[in-house]
Amino acid sequence: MTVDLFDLPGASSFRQRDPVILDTGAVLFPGMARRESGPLLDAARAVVRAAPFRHLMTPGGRRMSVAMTACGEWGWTSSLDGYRYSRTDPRTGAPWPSMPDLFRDLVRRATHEAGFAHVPLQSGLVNLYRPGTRMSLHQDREEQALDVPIVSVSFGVAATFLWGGMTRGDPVRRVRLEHGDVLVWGGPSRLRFHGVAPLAQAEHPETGACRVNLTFRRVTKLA
Ligand SMILES: O=C(O)CCC(=O)C(=O)O
Ligand SMILES: [Fe+2]
Repeated sequence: MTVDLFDLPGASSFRQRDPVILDTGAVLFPGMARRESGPLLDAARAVVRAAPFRHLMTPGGRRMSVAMTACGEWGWTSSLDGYRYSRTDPRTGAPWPSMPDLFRDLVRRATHEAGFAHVPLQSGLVNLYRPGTRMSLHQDREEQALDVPIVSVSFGVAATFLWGGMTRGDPVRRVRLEHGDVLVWGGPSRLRFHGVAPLAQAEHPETGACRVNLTFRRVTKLA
């Protein structure tokens, strides 16, 4: 007799579903990070203890509704002076916390399963969404390594990810991102517009009313 682990009560929610291709170079891995969500979220909390969440200002003078921090060699920041990457936390002048090994392992796995050779491990952004928090449509283009994909991991309350085109006015698809989902976009999709719709009021056992997103990028040109 064979025992299918996924038939055991309580385990079915850990079944990882098939990847979903959104566009050439863009693939969603439903539930890829779900089994390890506890340790991954603990690692994110350790990053936040060392470099607390903050609401950055946009160059246009608006306070971003998402709370952010970073780990790894480079952290993305925004201020009235513009968007930029910094090797240190502008709040303290100290280097960003190092990128947890668990993050690195997951990013390597997702990058390779999506079919990309170069793994984005220089910058790990941590985004915190509360009910109503949103991120407007944008491109990730402050990086010099546009030939390396982005890896994005979602935990907690499900979000509606806005998947646009190559110009701001292109049609936008709404993609539901759930706890443990991993999205990779690179190649011809690397500069697609994307964003997050206002987070719904909901509860998740691991994050309460919040959604936590981890976004990984390479910042400097490949040698
Ligand atoms: O929270 C997300 O899913 C997207 C985050 C994002 O696009 C960014 O940080 O640039
Ligand atoms: Fe982005």
